[in-house]
Amino acid sequence: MWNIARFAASSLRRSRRSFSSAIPGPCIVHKRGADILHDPWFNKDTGFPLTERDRLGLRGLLPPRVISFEQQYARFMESYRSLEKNTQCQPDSVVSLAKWRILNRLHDRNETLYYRVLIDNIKDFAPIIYTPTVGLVCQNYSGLFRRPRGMYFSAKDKGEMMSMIYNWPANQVDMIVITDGSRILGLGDLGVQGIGIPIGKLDMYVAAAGINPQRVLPIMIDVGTNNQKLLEDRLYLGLRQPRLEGEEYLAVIDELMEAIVTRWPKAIIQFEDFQMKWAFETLERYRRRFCMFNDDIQGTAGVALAGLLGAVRAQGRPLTDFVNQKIVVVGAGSAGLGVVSTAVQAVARMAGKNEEAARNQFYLIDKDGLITKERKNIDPAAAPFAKDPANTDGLREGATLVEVVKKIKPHVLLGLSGVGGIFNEEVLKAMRQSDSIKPAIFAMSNPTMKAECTAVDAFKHAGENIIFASGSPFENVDLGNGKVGHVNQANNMYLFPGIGLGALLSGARSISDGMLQVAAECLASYMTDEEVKKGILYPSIDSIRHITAEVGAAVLRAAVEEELAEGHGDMGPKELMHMSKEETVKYVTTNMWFPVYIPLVHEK
Ligand SMILES: NC(=O)c1ccc[n+]([C@@H]2O[C@H](COP(=O)([O-])OP(=O)(O)OC[C@H]3O[C@@H](n4cnc5c(N)ncnc54)[C@H](O)[C@@H]3O)[C@@H](O)[C@H]2O)c1
Ligand SMILES: O=C(O)C[C@H](O)C(=O)O
Ligand SMILES: [Mg+2]
Repeated sequence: MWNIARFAASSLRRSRRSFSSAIPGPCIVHKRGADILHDPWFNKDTGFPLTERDRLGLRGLLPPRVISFEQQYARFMESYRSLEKNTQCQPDSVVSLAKWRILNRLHDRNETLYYRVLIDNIKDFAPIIYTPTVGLVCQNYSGLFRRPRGMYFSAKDKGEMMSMIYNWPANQVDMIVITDGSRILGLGDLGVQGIGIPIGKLDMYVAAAGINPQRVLPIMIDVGTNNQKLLEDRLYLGLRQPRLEGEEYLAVIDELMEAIVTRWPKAIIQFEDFQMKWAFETLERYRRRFCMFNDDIQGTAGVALAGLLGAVRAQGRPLTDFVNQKIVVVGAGSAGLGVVSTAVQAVARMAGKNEEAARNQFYLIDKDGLITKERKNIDPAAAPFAKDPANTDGLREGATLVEVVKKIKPHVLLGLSGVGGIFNEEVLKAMRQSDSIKPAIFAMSNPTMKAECTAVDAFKHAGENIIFASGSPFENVDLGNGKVGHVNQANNMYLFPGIGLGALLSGARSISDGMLQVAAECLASYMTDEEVKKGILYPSIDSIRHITAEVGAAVLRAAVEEELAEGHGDMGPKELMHMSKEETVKYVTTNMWFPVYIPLVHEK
């Protein structure tokens, strides 16, 4: 049964944290009757009060009894819990997809209720609407497809995008996440089916950053796929052609970017899950012209840096000791290279060294092993981090992961390889010889089956004193005798919502390195020493709105300081500049949307 007292108490807790803003004024709608019921932005289902039913021409279109928001919420949660109960014996993938379906149906029908259940139950629902289940949804998207969500542009739309963009029904768009589907999590090229990722990321924007769901836009730019299985799948919904390459590819993305900023010049654009070559190239091409960032390169780097600094604190050492940590990064793609270059910059800043000297403590491994300057055809993006053979303790070019770990005895082993289980028993056991009293193991690849190791294996083989983090969630590990191995989720979800929110509310012209750096520092300093000593490096996902507000405020202040802020709404750059730190956090939190039913008023 629904417990009103519990509901009231949880709302109160939220309002104390100033997440529930006062009930906003009425909302003007330009439709009536059945059109309202079929519009998830405005639909309240049986929750329309009688006066509103009269005003909007809904009388007779709904059963007579008015059901309160709390009752609707309880009803949904009851069906969700009974689905959980009834599917207990079924395979994980079947259960996860069933849970995704029930949430997706609500999303399609009534967004206010959907986001309220999502925000209140984020710990349970994030693994469904975000990683890992979103990966499974993308893999099965063409079969699961019922209704479109977001916009789909394709190589066939060349020359049309500027007019197509006006087909989107919302006049204001604040946040856009765009993918070309070429590297979906660690699942490879999923073509048009990758649209699930922008949808999941934007759900996190609504839940964590309080972006109004009427102002978010997931975009798929379909330039073809090189996934032969999809090309041969009769249900596949994307273009049946190989991916565009070179100038042809860039011309399509250029056209889309121009179309977006022509209609919504102030929208923040997040690039997500582009294969490495285009991830770096598009970031360089657009980051000074548009207010955009690449989450896999830049968001991940900040989250990893916060974790690396946490690992130093967990050893009871001063932060400055970061400059002495030996760090092995496995995976030299968009994420791994983003992490290494950001961490190198941090070491250089802290130690007052140049970047070349700061690179010494990092060891980068890709599918061909340790990357050294002897590597033939080295990727230009990885070249600066290639080891000088004179400086590898005798390790040869292409040395294997286990060879590197045995020889270097790193403080941190961090995986962004997309290869499940690559931190095998031998590698994990070798981490027992680490020079750290609390070796850190970050298995950051997604989804769960691509994690470099499981949490259980990490604690079992590398020892109980390790610090563990994974990109997708794992349960904490029972170590026996009442001891628990804490599992952190090192996922860019702790930063991208705050980066986007801070950029939006400052009206930033572009997203600078300085803005990204303060975001990482804010996350790094969020946990207390006591928590960090227990191996807790990141906040619980239950506090994601809180950390996002803090990160958002830090990013906003950095934009102001760097004179990139042009203001947002009534708040001009001067007003932003005069806000104290506390006032900025308050400004950010009061601008977060919170799902409550608001009165609807019809206007022609
Ligand atoms: N936790 C997070 O927040 C987060 C953020 C971004 C990416 N990721 C995950 O990181 C993974 C990689 O993403 P990416 O964008 O860098 O991909 P990518 O394809 O650009 O790079 C993958 C890298 O892994 C290397 N690799 C492949 N097989 C290997 C092996 N056997 N041994 C060592 N290295 C190997 C490749 O050579 C390449 O350098 C994905 O699984 C993605 O889901 C996680
Ligand atoms: O999507 C995620 O969960 C994190 C990251 O952006 C990824 O590509 O794996
Ligand atoms: Mg990603």
